[in-house]
Amino acid sequence: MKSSEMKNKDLLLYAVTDRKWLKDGVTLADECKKAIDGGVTMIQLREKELGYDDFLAQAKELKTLCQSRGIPFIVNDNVQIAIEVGADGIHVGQEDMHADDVRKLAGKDMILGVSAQNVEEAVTAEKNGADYLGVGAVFPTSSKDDASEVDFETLKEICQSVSIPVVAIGGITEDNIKELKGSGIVGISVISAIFAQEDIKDACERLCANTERILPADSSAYKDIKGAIFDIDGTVIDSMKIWDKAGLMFLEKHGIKGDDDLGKRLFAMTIGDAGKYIQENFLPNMKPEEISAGVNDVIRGFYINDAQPKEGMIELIKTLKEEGVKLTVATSTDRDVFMPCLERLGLDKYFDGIFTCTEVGHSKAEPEIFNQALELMGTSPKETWVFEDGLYSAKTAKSLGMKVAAVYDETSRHDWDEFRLMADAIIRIND
Ligand SMILES: Cc1ncc(COP(=O)(O)OP(=O)(O)O)c(N)n1
Ligand SMILES: Cc1nc(C(=O)O)sc1CCOP(=O)(O)O
Ligand SMILES: [Mg+2]
Repeated sequence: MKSSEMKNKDLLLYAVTDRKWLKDGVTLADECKKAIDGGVTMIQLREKELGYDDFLAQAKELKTLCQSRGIPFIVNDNVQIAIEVGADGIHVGQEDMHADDVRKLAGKDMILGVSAQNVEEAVTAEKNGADYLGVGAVFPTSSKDDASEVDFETLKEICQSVSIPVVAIGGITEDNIKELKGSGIVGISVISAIFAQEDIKDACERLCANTERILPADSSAYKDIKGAIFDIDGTVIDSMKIWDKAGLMFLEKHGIKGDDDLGKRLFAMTIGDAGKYIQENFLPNMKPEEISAGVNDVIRGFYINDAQPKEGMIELIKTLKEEGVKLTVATSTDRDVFMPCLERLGLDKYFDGIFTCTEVGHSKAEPEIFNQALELMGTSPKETWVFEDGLYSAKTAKSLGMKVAAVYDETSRHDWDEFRLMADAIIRIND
């Protein structure tokens, strides 16, 4: 991977190796495979005890592994070996070769990571060509003897002072990672919370999910963005649950208590079919159309009075607008249902155009709605991002050459593993 191709998402869970944790009869490559299976997005070979030849051999092996699994491979400290094995990147600290010298030697395409402990080092590293920063130690660590602690405020200040992505490192565990929320980091870098664990794949899955949960929906992740197409339900508005519950809430109004299973069954039906089902099973004296209209009223009432934005989305929309990005909506929900909510939240004024599947006459499994949004914005697919919580819609957007920010929603959690891998960025806040 070239440095220009690296996305923030590649830094989400960055594993740094340490063979002192190897279990009997297990190789570093075996452990790295488990880590990649668990969702590690980048690997750095950091083996302070290995001599040149062994380090080189290990680097060749891990380079091949990472390449075959589609994740970047970074070499710690040793620029010569990074170049020799064709690593994707090199990571150097303040005591190592200077970043500008590394850049000269390694060329513009190699990913260059630099350690920084304060704003001055961070700004200088960026000026000298760093592609990302490793900042730590954010917690006490026994994996690096000479690590000095960096407090939360300094970490935050560093993130605000540079335009390159920052990963936190040092003593991070699946529990304390939540303390880094709001710092501005794009990911974490970890040794012992991965390689010292009994079940490495399992540990990585939890670290990934917990890291996704603390990342902001901020605009810095969307490189070269000129246009943005927002889905509404489950993306901008936390409204998916009402579609699940509306049938049950309607029945409750009529004194009938249904269970979760009934809610799920009704959710899978059209409103018309739900009306028929409720009549046949619960309200024989009411017409199906009346029931459907009643269920619809429950949904509309929720949008008018109660529906709330997903965390960070209002701020994201406002920032993109301020940055001059063209904004549109593409949604499967009918205009008269969601517009009262957008208006109540003061969001309607930010969009240059609003497209609904009903009005376009095609679902989001087809390209028409996205093409119409692109045409209105006058942006090309590759400079346009689609913000979506639905995997099938995201696949259509991808097939048109647009970038996708996957927004986590509880309702589509079963698709998340596939969705997060295909997406160019991830938004998963406080699920
Ligand atoms: C991602 C990441 N961040 C920081 C470091 C530390 O690098 P450095 O300061 O050069 O210390 P050593 O790792 O060489 O002991 C890192 N390796 N990776
Ligand atoms: C390699 C490294 N660099 C650090 C820094 O502060 O720059 S802390 C560190 C060790 C990280 O290991 P663990 O996740 O086990 O604490
Ligand atoms: Mg170093």
